[in-house]
Amino acid sequence: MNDMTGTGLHTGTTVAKISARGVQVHYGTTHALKDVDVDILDRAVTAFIGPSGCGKSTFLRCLNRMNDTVASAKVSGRILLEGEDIYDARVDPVQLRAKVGMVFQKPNPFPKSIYDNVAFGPRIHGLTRNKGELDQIVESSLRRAALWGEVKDRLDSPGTGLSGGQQQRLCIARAIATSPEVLLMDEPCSALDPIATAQVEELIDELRSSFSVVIVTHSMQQAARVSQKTAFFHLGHLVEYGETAEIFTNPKDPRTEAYITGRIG
Ligand SMILES: Nc1ncnc2c1ncn2[C@@H]1O[C@H](COP(=O)(O)OP(=O)(O)OP(=O)(O)O)[C@@H](O)[C@H]1O
Repeated sequence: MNDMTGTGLHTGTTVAKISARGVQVHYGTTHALKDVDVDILDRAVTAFIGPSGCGKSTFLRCLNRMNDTVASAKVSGRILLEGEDIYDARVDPVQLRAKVGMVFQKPNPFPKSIYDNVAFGPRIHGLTRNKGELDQIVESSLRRAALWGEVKDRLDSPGTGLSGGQQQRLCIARAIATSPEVLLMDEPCSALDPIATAQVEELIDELRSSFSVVIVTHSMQQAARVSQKTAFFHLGHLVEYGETAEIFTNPKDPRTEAYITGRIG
């Protein structure tokens, strides 16, 4: 039984970090997302899966108002982060994105040093009082992103000089440096080789001890490996949402079954 009152939405013994109700997205005349309801749990990985164009990225981008940057996008419905409506006029999207961080498909480090990439968010949000505190955040973020050992002796080198997998871990370090509550990842491994993919997947598993992680993936194997919850989207509908093991072994909806058995995709 759901309870939309208080600071979070209670779902049995667990508390939703994000609660979406009746979310619709139009891009001009394209109705990309249709009446999506979902509760995303804290300290768990949620995977969004589904065929190309089904609305996974659109919904992910609703969760930190990235669709605000798309002129034709119109979002309606409610999305609560710990009970607070993120589309409320009083919410500053820049502050919101510090709380709901994002990692993109293609690693996109800034053309700055490794240190400055990670220090960027804490600096613009004024999270530190002095250089010592900033150094600490940079080090701890790089450690948590499992990159510190590889870069600690070249923090002044450009982030763009790292390998693809290292760049993606740098982007994860940059995203977690502002101590977000939620980390959104849009196909974070699609540009990586299998070794770098395995490293990022391992990292995702570690990050869920501190954050709510939401990942869009085209790989059902990846969803099965990294997530506890899975949401299956089809033609703009959230068709089925539940425990990952349940979705992959005992799907309730024939469309989910058709997708996971490779009959649609
Ligand atoms: N900026 C945009 N302008 C217009 N239409 C868009 C835009 N972004 C997405 N769409 C449309 O919205 C629908 C959902 O797209 P979305 O990218 O969310 O799907 P997806 O499931 O993430 O797809 P993929 O797996 O291919 O990345 C599609 O019909 C797409 O063409």
